[in-house]
Amino acid sequence: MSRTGVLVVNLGTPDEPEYKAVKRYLTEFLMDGRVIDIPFWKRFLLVNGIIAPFRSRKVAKEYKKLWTRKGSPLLTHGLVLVHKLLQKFDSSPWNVEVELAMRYQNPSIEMALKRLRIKGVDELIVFPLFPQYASATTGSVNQKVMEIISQWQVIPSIQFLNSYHSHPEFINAFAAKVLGDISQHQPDHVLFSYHGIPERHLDRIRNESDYCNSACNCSDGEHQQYCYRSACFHTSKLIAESIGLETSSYSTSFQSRLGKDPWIQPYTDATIEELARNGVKNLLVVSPSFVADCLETTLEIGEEYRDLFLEHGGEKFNFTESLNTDNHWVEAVFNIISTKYFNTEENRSGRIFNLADAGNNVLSSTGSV
Ligand SMILES: C=CC1=C(C)c2cc3[nH]c(cc4nc(cc5[nH]c(cc1n2)c(C)c5CCC(=O)O)C(CCC(=O)O)=C4C)c(C)c3C=C
Ligand SMILES: [Fe+2]
Ligand SMILES: [Fe+2]
Repeated sequence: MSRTGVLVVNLGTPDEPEYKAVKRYLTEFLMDGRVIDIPFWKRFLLVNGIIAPFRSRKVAKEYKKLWTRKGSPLLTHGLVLVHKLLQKFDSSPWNVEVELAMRYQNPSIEMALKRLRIKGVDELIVFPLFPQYASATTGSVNQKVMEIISQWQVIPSIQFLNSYHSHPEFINAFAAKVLGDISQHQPDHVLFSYHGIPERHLDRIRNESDYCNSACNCSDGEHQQYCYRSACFHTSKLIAESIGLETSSYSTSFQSRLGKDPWIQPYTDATIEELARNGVKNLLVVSPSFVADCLETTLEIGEEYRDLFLEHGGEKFNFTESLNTDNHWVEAVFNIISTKYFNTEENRSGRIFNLADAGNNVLSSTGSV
């Protein structure tokens, strides 16, 4: 029986909440051409000359606030998630190993892949902890995995799970959390706030292919999984529908803007001000682009946006905790993987259909589920 490796990947985090480690992290992250997509020399000067030296001090302070005895929440949540997933696969009929990796810093994708190789894995599933596809996140993870594996003698069969923004397991896991918070806090309005990307990144996918074509108005997303904006709107719609939230009772917006270029809109800060001005007193914010709480949720939403809402006349502000290590989420990840890759007619034996066996290119992308 073949052995399958599941590589669970999140974005990254510094090794410690100190200036040097944060600078190392930000430099590696922002020097990625899929994140800051400008010519190399310009990116080099911008990142090494301005962003990393100046931003790292402020960001190190923020990480200090967030850090727990066990380390960065993004990392510790990831490790527990992987541990729980392993337990589930251990009691399944399939022969599966699971490893956590971070796209930037540690545990690195290279080390995690090596560990899977040592464990004798001959088939690989890449599971990004990003429900909506973006070139800057899932695209970058996929590229890194391909770069590393292209150096190996034996190239395993690889399945990239590019997005699960509309998968019922993901939607149900988030919807359950939102429903719990709605019952508890009785908000007037729910704001789904996603991490943004520069508008230019959408232009690039429009130029590349039909992924965000004239039929995609970038805000309903039914068939546009590679249009990040569309996919985010679609996630909001599906969560709202599954808990019976009326269209007028929720909005979608984009946060975490960096730099002066236009990012996809509406912006979360402007939306919060507008909601407060329009008389919303009790707001619940949900962030389904993150499956684990981190700087961008706990501090940006939980502190910055809270203050902003209260300053503009809001009275009650709550934030729905992310899926983190909830058993419901562990179950969802297990089900997403096993129904797609193991529980199919041809794979009843627990074997992924091996494209190499079929004489095709071994690096296959399976798209969204
Ligand atoms: C959820 C998906 C994410 C997308 C899309 C994304 C795009 C993106 N991010 C930056 C710049 C920064 N992001 C930072 C942190 C950060 N971003 C995500 C997720 C997405 N980013 C996560 C999970 C985190 C980690 C937070 C943690 O707690 O460790 C940062 C670092 C923090 C800071 O300086 O504010 C930066 C910088 C860009 C430019 C971008 C799209 C091109
Ligand atoms: Fe980010
Ligand atoms: Fe689009």
